[in-house]
Amino acid sequence: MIINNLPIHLTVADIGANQKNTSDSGQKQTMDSRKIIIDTLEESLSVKEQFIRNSVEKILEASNLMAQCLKNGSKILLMGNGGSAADAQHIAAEFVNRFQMERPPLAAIALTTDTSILTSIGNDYSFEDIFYKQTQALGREGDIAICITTSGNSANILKAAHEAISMGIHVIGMSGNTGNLKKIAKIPFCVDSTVTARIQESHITLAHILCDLTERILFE
Ligand SMILES: O=C(CO)[C@@H](O)[C@H](O)[C@H](O)[C@H](O)COP(=O)(O)O
Ligand SMILES: [Zn+2]
Repeated sequence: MIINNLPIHLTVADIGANQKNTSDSGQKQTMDSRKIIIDTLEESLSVKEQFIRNSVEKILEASNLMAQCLKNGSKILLMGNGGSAADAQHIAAEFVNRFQMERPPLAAIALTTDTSILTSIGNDYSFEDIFYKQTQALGREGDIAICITTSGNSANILKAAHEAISMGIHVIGMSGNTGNLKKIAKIPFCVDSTVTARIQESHITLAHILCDLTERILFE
């Protein structure tokens, strides 16, 4: 584990030496950190490039579905945990406000934002139910649920996805290559990596492309 670029097992004396960058360990840390930066960049670029290039047809299918859904007066529900919760909110904002085009607001809602709803369901029922109950309350036939889970197996996402399908809601899945979401989603997007961060980086690029295409289909 690294804090402020320093391994946490270092003593205070080691940290002082590292900051002055005069010790061997300080030099090594600098070398290691430079390698980590470039390795991360290269891995992220390579995972993302392969994912997007392999997903072109599915991206076209998903953006057409999203545009059709919004045109019909239906809406997009989004859900995810941790970083993917942030992605769900980020994507909802692109639709409700705007992405790259001046156009009317579009109906999208992240099921990750209302702490009263999240805590009451989590407290009274279970954390597994936080997206399931909101899907039941807010989802309608013809809506789209964008379900985001890097493991593909978060119980609260799978329970909501199953419920969405039974309600006639189209499920677009964003996951890695593991887990069960890809088996049930109408359009499953699977990033070929086991690293959560790399999968998330590909998901947000995919989401931006979907926003762009959906806007163009509806308003160009
Ligand atoms: O952002 C990160 C890691 O990059 C974490 O917060 C991560 O999202 C959380 O551990 C999530 O709980 C992982 O859940 P999931 O993607 O497997 O559904
Ligand atoms: Zn993260």
